[in-house]
Amino acid sequence: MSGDARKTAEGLTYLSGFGNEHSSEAVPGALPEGRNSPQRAPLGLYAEQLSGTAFTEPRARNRRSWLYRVHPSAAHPAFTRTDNGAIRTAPFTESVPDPNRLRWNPLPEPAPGTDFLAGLWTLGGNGDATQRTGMAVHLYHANVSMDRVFSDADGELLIVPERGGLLLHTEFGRLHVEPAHVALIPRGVRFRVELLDDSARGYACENYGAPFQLPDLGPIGANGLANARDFMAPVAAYEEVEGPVEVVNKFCGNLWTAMYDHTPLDVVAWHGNHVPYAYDLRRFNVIGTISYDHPDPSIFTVLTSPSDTPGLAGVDFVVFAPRWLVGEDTFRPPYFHRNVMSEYMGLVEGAYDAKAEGFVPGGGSLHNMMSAHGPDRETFDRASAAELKPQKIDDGLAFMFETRWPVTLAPQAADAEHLQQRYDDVWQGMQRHFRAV
Ligand SMILES: O=C(O)Cc1cc(O)ccc1O
Ligand SMILES: [Fe+2]
Repeated sequence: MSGDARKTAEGLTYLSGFGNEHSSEAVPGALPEGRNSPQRAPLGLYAEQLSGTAFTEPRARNRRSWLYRVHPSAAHPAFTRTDNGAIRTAPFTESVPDPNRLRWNPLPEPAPGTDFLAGLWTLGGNGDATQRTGMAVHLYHANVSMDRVFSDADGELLIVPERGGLLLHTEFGRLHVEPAHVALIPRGVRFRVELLDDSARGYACENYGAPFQLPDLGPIGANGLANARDFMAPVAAYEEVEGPVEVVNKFCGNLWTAMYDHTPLDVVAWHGNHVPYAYDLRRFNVIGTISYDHPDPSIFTVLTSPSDTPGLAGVDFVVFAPRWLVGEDTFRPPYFHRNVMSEYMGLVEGAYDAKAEGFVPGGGSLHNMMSAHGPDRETFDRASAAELKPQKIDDGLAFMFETRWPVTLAPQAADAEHLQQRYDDVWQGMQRHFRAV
């Protein structure tokens, strides 16, 4: 093991740092020295490169890892199609893109025996997975641990737990995430999800585009927002299962299954920068105004997936973390706005400062391209009259997946019973205050 290794409260050891060239070995001597692919890899292991970017992408963007494993990944039988469950993939063509403001209550209880994969339910998305552009918004609600292994060739998965802890057993080792943490599983990395509580609920952003990276900081300086050292990569940990293991692969929108005669979570050592992470959102260094006005929420960007146009994200992951509001002569909650970017918001706990009620933990809202939104009537009235003393906002944790393309719904989201029918009403009855003189 190398790098800045730390033991967490949960007893797992992590490697700290985002984008680092990490390395880790579960058995001393498993990692070859001085070369990636010796004639015979140490300890009789098989060497394998896993590429998350093209070989030729610029060094600063290049992502790949070398894995040293008990069985080569290539040793598997043919995949056959299996039921996609409630997972849908871009292009989303089955429903008409909807300009309305939309809001959902949490997903209903799943049937007994629903694992993370079976509990994944797609709300919608954009782009085209086969073109590696765009994103999908998913929610999950599960009540049993996976005894199968999953990998997503279509994109990386940013998992945002809202209820219930998860132990993610990945090819690179184990990650423990609780609500208010996130996990980032890179494209193609195999993992299974163990539930640490009776059930687990949350959100997942599937990013078909360029891997998430930390945003540039510009004039903020060298530190701030999500600090690189707070991203935790696992240390190598391998499983010993020589027996049938179901491996499910999401490829171009469909689930494919194969029964392996061993677990693919058999990596004894690895090095590289295409690695999973856990990140505690409470570590986010929130920056905001200390004078006046409400800054744009780009200042809350945790991770961004750049598109081909500089400054224009395929998807940004944004967090509304506890912070002080001190703006003078300022309407402090989110302003009224219409945005070329499309905004999906979720709530991990508590309340959100633009919505007095109706936006609940586990629920979500979609404000598509150019749709008018902002504080609800109650919030507007309250904030317009509030005494502007310093105020701590520490009663909630909301987040946003903000994307350059409109989000088209999967039909199951458009027709869902848990879609709220009267969301528009939160902006009804706004008083006319205008006086020309
Ligand atoms: O719509 C929202 O609640 C998200 C949001 C928050 C904010 O502080 C400013 C703009 C914005 O879109
Ligand atoms: Fe918004």
